[in-house]
Amino acid sequence: MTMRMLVSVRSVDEALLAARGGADFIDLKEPNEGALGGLPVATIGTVVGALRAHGISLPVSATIGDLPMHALDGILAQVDAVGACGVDYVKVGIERGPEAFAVLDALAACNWPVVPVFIADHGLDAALTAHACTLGFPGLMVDTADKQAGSLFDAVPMVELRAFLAQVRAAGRMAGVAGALRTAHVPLLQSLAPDFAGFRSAVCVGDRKAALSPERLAALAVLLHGEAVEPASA
Ligand SMILES: O=C[C@H](O)COP(=O)(O)O
Repeated sequence: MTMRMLVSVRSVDEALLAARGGADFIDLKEPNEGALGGLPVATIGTVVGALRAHGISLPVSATIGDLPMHALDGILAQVDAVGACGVDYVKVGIERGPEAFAVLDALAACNWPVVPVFIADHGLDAALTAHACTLGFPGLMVDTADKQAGSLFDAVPMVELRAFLAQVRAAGRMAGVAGALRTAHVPLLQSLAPDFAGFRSAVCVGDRKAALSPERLAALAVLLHGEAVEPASA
């Protein structure tokens, strides 16, 4: 199965660029607010509405923001707020540690399609991801928080990434990876073969907080999908 491309965007214009530039998933976040920085819920609703109004039915995910694991009530409240915006998936960052198990249990019991995003700067906790695989989430993802410290492949050995993917596949769920992935990582990604790979840094010129670059997006789409996508304008 072809690896799908998730592109993180912060506005209607960027979402349209990403959709027309070959993205398979539109991921809503505010890069200025951190690795999983959340957009205001009003903006999330506006972007979802604009995509649908343009006849774009691509799946849309949105993050709830970088909330600590001890803030369970806040996490659940934000999941409710983001889920109510009409997104297909609500992404929640999961920091490894003892509190993460209870957070996963609570997320599995809420009424929204949550995708836990395991923050892997200090490696993956196989017991935690195995637990998540028992809870019925539609997909599981890994990502990194510190985008300056290298890529996911610097943080997590390939053997552990393969084990994560095998865990998730055995549970019949989608597996996604992200973490300052660049075009140079595409061969490694193809070897890993996740269901989807997420990008922001690679599709901006310079910092991931900068604007989305249609040219970089088109170049990445060619590498991932093997076909030319015209750089689009919003
Ligand atoms: O969900 C995917 C992330 O937004 C990817 O961002 P990044 O490529 O800067 O790590």
